[in-house]
Amino acid sequence: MQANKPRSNRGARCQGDDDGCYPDQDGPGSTVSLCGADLDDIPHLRDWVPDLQEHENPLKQHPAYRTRNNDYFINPGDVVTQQVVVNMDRPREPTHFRRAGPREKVVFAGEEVRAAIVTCGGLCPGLNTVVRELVFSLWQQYHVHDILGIDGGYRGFYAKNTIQLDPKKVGDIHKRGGTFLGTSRGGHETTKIVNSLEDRGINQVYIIGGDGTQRGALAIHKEVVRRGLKVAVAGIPKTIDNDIAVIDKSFGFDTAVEEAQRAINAAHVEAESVENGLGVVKLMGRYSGYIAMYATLASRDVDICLIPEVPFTLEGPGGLHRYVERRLRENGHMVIVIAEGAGQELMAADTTGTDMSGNKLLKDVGLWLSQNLKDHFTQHTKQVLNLKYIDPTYMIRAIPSNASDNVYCTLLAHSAVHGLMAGYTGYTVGPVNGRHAYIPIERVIASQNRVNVNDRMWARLVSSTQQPEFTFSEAGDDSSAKPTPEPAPEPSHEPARRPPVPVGRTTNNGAADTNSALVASMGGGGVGDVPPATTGTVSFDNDYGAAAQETAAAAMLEGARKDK
Ligand SMILES: Nc1ncnc2c1ncn2[C@@H]1O[C@H](COP(=O)(O)OP(=O)(O)O)[C@@H](O)[C@H]1O
Ligand SMILES: O=P(O)(O)OC[C@H]1O[C@](O)(COP(=O)(O)O)[C@@H](O)[C@@H]1O
Ligand SMILES: [Mg+2]
Repeated sequence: MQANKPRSNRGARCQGDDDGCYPDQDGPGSTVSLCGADLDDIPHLRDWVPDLQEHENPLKQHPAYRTRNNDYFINPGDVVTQQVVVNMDRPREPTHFRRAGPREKVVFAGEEVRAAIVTCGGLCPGLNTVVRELVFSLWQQYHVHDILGIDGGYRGFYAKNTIQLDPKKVGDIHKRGGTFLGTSRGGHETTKIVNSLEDRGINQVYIIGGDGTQRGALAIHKEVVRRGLKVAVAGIPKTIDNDIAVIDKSFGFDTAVEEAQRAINAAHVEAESVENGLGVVKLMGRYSGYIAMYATLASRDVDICLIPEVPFTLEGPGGLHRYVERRLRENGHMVIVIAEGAGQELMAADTTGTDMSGNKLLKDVGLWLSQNLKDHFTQHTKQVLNLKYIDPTYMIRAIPSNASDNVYCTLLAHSAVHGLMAGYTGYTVGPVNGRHAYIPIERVIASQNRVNVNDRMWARLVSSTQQPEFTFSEAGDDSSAKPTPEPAPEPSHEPARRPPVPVGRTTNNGAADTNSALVASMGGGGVGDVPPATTGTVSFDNDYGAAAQETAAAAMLEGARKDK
């Protein structure tokens, strides 16, 4: 069957109140107009499935969800705004996503559904909770009793038997780390996967995984559309690195940061118990240093946090070596947290290849840095160095999710099910400014979240650790004493767009970066439209003006020593 072109309302916009602008009924073939707003819409099965039948949502009869005025259901016109901070002087038309949640009408009857759930990529706390809650939502809310678990990631669609799932089987899996279904990297073969969907009669697919997995989900969705199948595909974003764009935060991240505290605590206890004690802790973070940054901020015991977004140098007056020497002289002990993706360019350039998904394999920067510091102290100083290296990498992701991540996973799973039951497809579900939304998969994979070093969060970290920039200084000035320049404004969750800095050259963390992403800026329009921080025209939160921010940052950076 030839598929119709999927509908897109991206850019759909009404002309104002007078043109009768109001959210349409969400009926077949209709489009939605929004007053002065862009809707980044998602596909619906009705776009290519002719004569799609609608049914009453069975939740209307469900004792737990039935409410007297039916306000449990999402109004078809409800959308979630991406930019919640705007500037009065330069209002912008924000992007919106469809609000996630149950619709009054569904396009699948429970007995008609054969659902499949798959987990792909690396582990993350909460995977089992998502699987459990998908099963419970399908089973209890929508009377779907044919649910297949796909064994071991994408390749399980075509190379393995499926696992029949029911509430009893998954009832307590949320108490365990890992994934009940197994996972893998590589193995995505779109044609084989969609053939398997057709052969097995699967018409709903729930795909849990990171950016690579979401790319795979989009490929499956596109092939489904090409074949004109009544198969709905939802992505549920998973990443321990918290680098998935658009959504507020990924599940398992809080759990991982919490677990990382234990490693940092241990490093600190070890370090302060001996002469010249140095604890080095390596945390995950291939391209983004969120775990390292949040774990450092939460701990307050960390002296240096190194992340992939901030290049550093070892040698010279502004280098890491000098600072470690000085800090040990001053304080007798210290803790360094390093994200696995940091400093990769400093290590020997032997190629380490890629994993089965094509991700570059990283060299062990924690080990390397530890050895490098030991060598430096042996060869160049008279100081002893008691270095303890702690690598909790897999321990922080192989654990069950904590309470708040469990609740978050529940919402994600239920939102995913509500959307597919209503006929929406080709989306990734996730919270945008606290409200769950259906985001086109393309949007989620278009960019990757990175720590924006012009963000106030990074400034908070720098003011907490008191760490300098570790820059190369030809002039021989002791830039290790120089604080990082004043912080720039809060970014959106788009990646930091810092141009690559050559190894060993001076970086300018926190200074003007005209490409930074912003929520809003005085006299500037937003992403890619930001005045340099040094002009002082940036805006901060209402309660914390630019001048106050600058003064506070300067005071923090110059004055106070950390209370350890
Ligand atoms: N560009 C892509 N297109 C289709 N599938 C992909 C793509 N990138 C990765 N995948 C598949 O997604 C799965 C997980 O990807 P991976 O990068 O290992 O983890 P993550 O999803 O956590 O980023 C693998 O099975 C891989 O083959
Ligand atoms: O050893 P593995 O399983 O390949 O995983 C290691 C990599 O996966 C990551 O955890 C990223 O995984 P996510 O897909 O969860 O973001 C990186 O931090 C790390 O480099
Ligand atoms: Mg990935």
